[in-house]
Amino acid sequence: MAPIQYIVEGGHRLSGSIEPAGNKNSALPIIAAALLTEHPVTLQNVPRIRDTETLVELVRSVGASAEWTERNTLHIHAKSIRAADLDPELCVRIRASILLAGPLLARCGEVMLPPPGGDVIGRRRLDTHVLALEQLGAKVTATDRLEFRCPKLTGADVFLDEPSVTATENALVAAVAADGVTYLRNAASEPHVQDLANFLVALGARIEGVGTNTMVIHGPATLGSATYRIQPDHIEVGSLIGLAAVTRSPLRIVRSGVEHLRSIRMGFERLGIVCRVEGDDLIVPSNQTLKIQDDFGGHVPKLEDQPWPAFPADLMSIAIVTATQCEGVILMFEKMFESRMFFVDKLIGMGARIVLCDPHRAIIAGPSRLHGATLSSPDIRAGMAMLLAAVCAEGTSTINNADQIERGYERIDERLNALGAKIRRVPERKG
Ligand SMILES: CC(=O)N[C@H]1[C@@H](OP(=O)(O)OP(=O)(O)OC[C@H]2O[C@@H](n3ccc(=O)[nH]c3=O)[C@H](O)[C@@H]2O)O[C@H](CO)[C@@H](O)[C@@H]1O
Ligand SMILES: C=C(OP(=O)(O)O)C(=O)O
Repeated sequence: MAPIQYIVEGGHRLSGSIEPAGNKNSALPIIAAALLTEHPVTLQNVPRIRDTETLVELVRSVGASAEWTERNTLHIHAKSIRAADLDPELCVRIRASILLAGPLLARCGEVMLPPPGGDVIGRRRLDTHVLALEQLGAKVTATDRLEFRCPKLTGADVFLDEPSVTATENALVAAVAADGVTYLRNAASEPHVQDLANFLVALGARIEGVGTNTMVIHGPATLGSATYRIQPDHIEVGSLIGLAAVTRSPLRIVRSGVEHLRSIRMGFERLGIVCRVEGDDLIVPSNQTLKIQDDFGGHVPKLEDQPWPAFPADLMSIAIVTATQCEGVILMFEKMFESRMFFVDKLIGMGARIVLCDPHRAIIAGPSRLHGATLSSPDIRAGMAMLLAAVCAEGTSTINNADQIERGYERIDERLNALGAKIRRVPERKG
């Protein structure tokens, strides 16, 4: 398939209502966890993006049936499955292929996983996955692939060496099938981890402490079938807040899942962007001050990411672009990934005033007028951040490798064009 290019005519105001897609990072572990039950599962509000399509192919490759019955409804039936060698080419396309470890180990007693892929945003360790599954009784061998074997998973008091999102998800799924009680401590608690836990409960699992950093799982569960709706994507909501702010546009983000937006709203408030809640809708008015809030005493403020419930790492790139349009100075501190900030070079090329202090910290002095440029999307979120920059810049920008954006955002060109953006999606031209 030819790579995709976005040609963006900047400088247009947007307005209207938009609904966020289902959470990509919920859909992926939930699709994988559907392999845990022999009974049929119906998933609604599944984002139809490259990552979910790839995982669906992987799920089919182990013998489950997986059919899209509507655009965003996926029916999975894993009546009988095999932990066959998974296709390395499919696994390397997505980080989420590692999420097959827990369910396949539980159902088949073994799994051989080629290395996962995903965004290249720094070293992405798998140690926490291995350590957690070992504590539940798995024997793990690492060669050019990871081999997990365990005829019988056993509940244990597991302490994760860091609150890794996907490792928590693998351990949670394995613990549901394990014999006895599992304590999962130092667990991640992101909205997508909660979504997965709620799906497992809908299948019949018993899990306490959902949304906290200690979950208690009473296994083994007798699992049935379920129809489950994926929650809205809080990262997409944050991206839309940034988009409204940089284009000074009024947006209503409908069915936005406001219960999970607190730290995100606080982060944007530091940039002088205040949203209003109406029911489950989030309103971003156009008359924002866009004035960065200094710390007490006039000191330079800082916005940093941390595991949930703090400001999410996946919104740092969006926050950086947004800050270029705000008045004042702010330090952006990306604590979790080593290579996520390098894309700021491209923003500097568009006219942004940014000093990249080191791989984790950047100082942004705004506002600056951005002008169109030729860009290339290195990862999902930097790509989306570049799209925001292009939509608010003067002139036309070209974003190559827009496939990366489409790994995470469904039909984003069509949906933003419906609000008044001017984005053309075309096959990438060489040269
Ligand atoms: C498919 C999926 O769900 N991907 C998400 C998942 O990836 P993933 O599960 O791969 O990310 P992890 O939570 O394992 O870790 C992310 C990075 O943060 C570091 N780290 C983690 C915890 C901590 O307390 N301190 C720390 O520095 C890790 O070493 C790693 O470099 O979670 C990430 C962090 O929210 C998100 O960016 C990804 O979008
Ligand atoms: C980093 C991300 O995804 P993945 O972990 O799937 O690469 C992301 O969603 O921003």
